[in-house]
Amino acid sequence: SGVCHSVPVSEIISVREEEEENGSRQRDDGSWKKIREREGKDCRQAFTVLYVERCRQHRWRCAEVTFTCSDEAFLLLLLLLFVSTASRPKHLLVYINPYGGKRQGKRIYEQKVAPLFTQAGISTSVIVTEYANHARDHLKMEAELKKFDGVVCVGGDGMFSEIIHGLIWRTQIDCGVDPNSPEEALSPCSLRIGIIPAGSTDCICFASVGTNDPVTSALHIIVGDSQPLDVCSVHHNNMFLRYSVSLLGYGFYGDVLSDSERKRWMGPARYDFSGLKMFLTHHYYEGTVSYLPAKGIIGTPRDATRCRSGQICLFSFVFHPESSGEWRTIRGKFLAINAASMSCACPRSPKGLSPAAHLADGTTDLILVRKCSRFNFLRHLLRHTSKDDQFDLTFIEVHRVRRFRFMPRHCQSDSDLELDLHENSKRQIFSQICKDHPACGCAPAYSSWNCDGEILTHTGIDVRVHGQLIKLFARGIEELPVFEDLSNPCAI
Ligand SMILES: Nc1ncnc2c1ncn2[C@@H]1O[C@H](COP(=O)(O)OP(=O)(O)OP(=O)(O)O)[C@@H](O)[C@H]1O
Ligand SMILES: CCCCCCCCCCCCC/C=C/[C@@H](O)[C@H](CO)NC(C)=O
Ligand SMILES: [Ca+2]
Repeated sequence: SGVCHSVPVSEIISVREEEEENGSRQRDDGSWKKIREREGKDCRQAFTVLYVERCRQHRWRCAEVTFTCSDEAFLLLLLLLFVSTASRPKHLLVYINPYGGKRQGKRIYEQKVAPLFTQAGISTSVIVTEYANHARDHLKMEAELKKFDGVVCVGGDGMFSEIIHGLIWRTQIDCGVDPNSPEEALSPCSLRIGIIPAGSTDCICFASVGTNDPVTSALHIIVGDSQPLDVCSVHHNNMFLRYSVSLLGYGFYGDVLSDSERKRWMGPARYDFSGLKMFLTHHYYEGTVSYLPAKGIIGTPRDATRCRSGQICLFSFVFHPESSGEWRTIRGKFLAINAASMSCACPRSPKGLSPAAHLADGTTDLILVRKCSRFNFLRHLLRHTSKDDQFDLTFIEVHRVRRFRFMPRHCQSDSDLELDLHENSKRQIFSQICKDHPACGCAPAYSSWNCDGEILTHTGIDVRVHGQLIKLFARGIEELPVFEDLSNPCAI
């Protein structure tokens, strides 16, 4: 009575009619499309709107409010909703990894997500995976994609990687593109992907939504958000290896991943354990990095701008398509070589590996950490968790690139001297290293690449960014209001 409340139509989840006769309220079947038949001219319609409410730290929750209006106005609202929700998904294909993160994927989906989908009138086909690569292969070969408006991934970054490998591969085969050729332009995937975070790092969800919260992600899917995403293709000698959307890391992050894979039983804590171990081990690796700088783009990896919803990255890609330029080459000893195609923000590092990287600008930030003391490397690492610039150190350089290559020093040619080295040549390489560094005794010549949390089987790689190849049910990170309402009950 007299209280004013406005809700953007684009953020309405569902509308339910209310019966007010005899003071009692009755639900209809939950579908906002159903129009109540009424007799009489001056009837007023009471209806309850379920809508998105913003909470602290980019989290979204469902809230409801009841309005009354004339029948005509109600009909107009339904019409408006029908028109403005055309981009919302109606049928979704859901894959759940029951073993990701803390093994809560199935419970999270059933308790927090499925009821919201039902309320929003979304139908689903749910597949609980039975083995690694089940979702990838199902998408590649079996899934009837025409029946769906999107794919939902319940799991972590590794599970998301399976989904994009299945979808991208299937799209290229359907469009007649050869995925093994690093020179071919890949065809973009039309189905959007939703991520319900249930993994250990959940970096892709965190960096594209601003939080790793299953309810928030479900609501972004329901309102039909769309966020394009860059994808790197990784090749070795014209042979396709993998796609990457977050981190491609050699040296420190490769070693952390290799070590942590043997400790999966520890759950998410395995990354902390292996991180500390690899920090103490302090291995460096020799090799040559060549890269093609991104020309004509807005922003650099060192500026203060951040990838925010509806800002720079969308139009920077559109107006500055892939440009040719001069390749540059750097030879050296590196503790880490990282390529971040997005910020890689995650709960462990809320600003990420490359805080100014963009989700969809067609570039990746190549971060080179040259050999330095343990103390200096620690300074660099600690700056991921503070306001200080982690690139403002003499042994770090960072370049925004469209393409790069890496060749480890001991590869005599760009042929097959890779992880499957013969013992003999291994010994020669080790003795060479140990002559150079008597103190280390047994430093390995090679690290391995961490590609979105998966280990690559080759060390010599050719990486190319494909701008906006896939789309997420997300909208990028929204600018936070200057003063967040701390009294908001859903802020806890
Ligand atoms: N049913 C299954 N059994 C065993 N492994 C599976 C199954 N389904 C998926 N996987 C694999 O589990 C791996 C890890 O899954 P996921 O990414 O969901 O969790 P995580 O590794 O804990 O999280 P993060 O990747 O965010 O660090 C993935 O590489 C995926 O291929
Ligand atoms: C000694 C203090 C150390 C603090 C170091 C904080 C740096 C954390 C940076 C984490 C970046 C994670 C990038 C995400 C990569 C994902 O693709 C991958 C798969 O989930 N995760 C990992 C851990 O490799
Ligand atoms: Ca990018």
